[in-house]
Amino acid sequence: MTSSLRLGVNIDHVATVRNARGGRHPDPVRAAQAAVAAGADGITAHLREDRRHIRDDDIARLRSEISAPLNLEMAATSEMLRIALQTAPHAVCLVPEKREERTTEGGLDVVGQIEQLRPIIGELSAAHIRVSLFIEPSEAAIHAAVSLGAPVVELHTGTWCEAIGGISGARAADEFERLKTASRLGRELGLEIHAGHGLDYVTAEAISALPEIAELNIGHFLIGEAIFGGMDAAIKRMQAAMQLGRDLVREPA
Ligand SMILES: CC(=O)[C@@H](O)[C@H](O)COP(=O)(O)O
Ligand SMILES: NCC(=O)COP(=O)(O)O
Repeated sequence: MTSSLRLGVNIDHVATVRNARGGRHPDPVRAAQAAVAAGADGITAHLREDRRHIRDDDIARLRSEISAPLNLEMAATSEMLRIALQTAPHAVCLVPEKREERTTEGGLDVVGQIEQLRPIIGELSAAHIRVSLFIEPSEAAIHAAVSLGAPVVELHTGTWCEAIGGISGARAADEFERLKTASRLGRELGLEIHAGHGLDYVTAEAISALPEIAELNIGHFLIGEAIFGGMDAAIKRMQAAMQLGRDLVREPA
């Protein structure tokens, strides 16, 4: 993989296709194994409260059948905490959920929910599960993550990706500046910085040019690409895009 930049492949939407017919095909675990064989550094799966795609059995099988680290995305609830402690994945990423949302719409309200989050983070950390907080790229969220003792944050890139696709270049530039500022501040304060949501080949290359970012989690676009050209080709092309971006990083003199 690229120099100190990992690719986590989110296989949620293989389960979306599977659930369309209520059967077992396509199997998200088989997709995860193919992603790892293609060079993915980890697998991410979002066990939503409504189980619209990934289901409990998928998480159990991913935990036992894949060789790469499993990053379980989940809401900060007692039900999900119980499942995480029972499953013991490599990592948990706490994400916000609204039942009516089509997909994740933003970062966790780490500032407003700091007291609700603290005990959940404590229990996960005590179980030696690496905790990541899915947050907006804001200075306030970075400081809240540090005060909560989470070692990792994943910066929400969805707003920037949408802006890139829009007509306002200025909004996209502003959003990228937020990501740049948040990643620099987070690294200065000792956090490991990840990024994800809505990334494609173009935006993955661009975000990889931020040297503080250690991991990208990419799902929907990659699974879509795999439909046309296969998982191996999609992942190899994504890794090439990430490497192009990372090569722009000028090593400190
Ligand atoms: C947290 C995040 O950005 C993604 O993992 C996203 O949640 C994928 O799951 P959905 O497509 O169900 O939102
Ligand atoms: N946390 C981001 C993730 O896992 C994948 O998001 P997306 O690429 O499916 O939008």
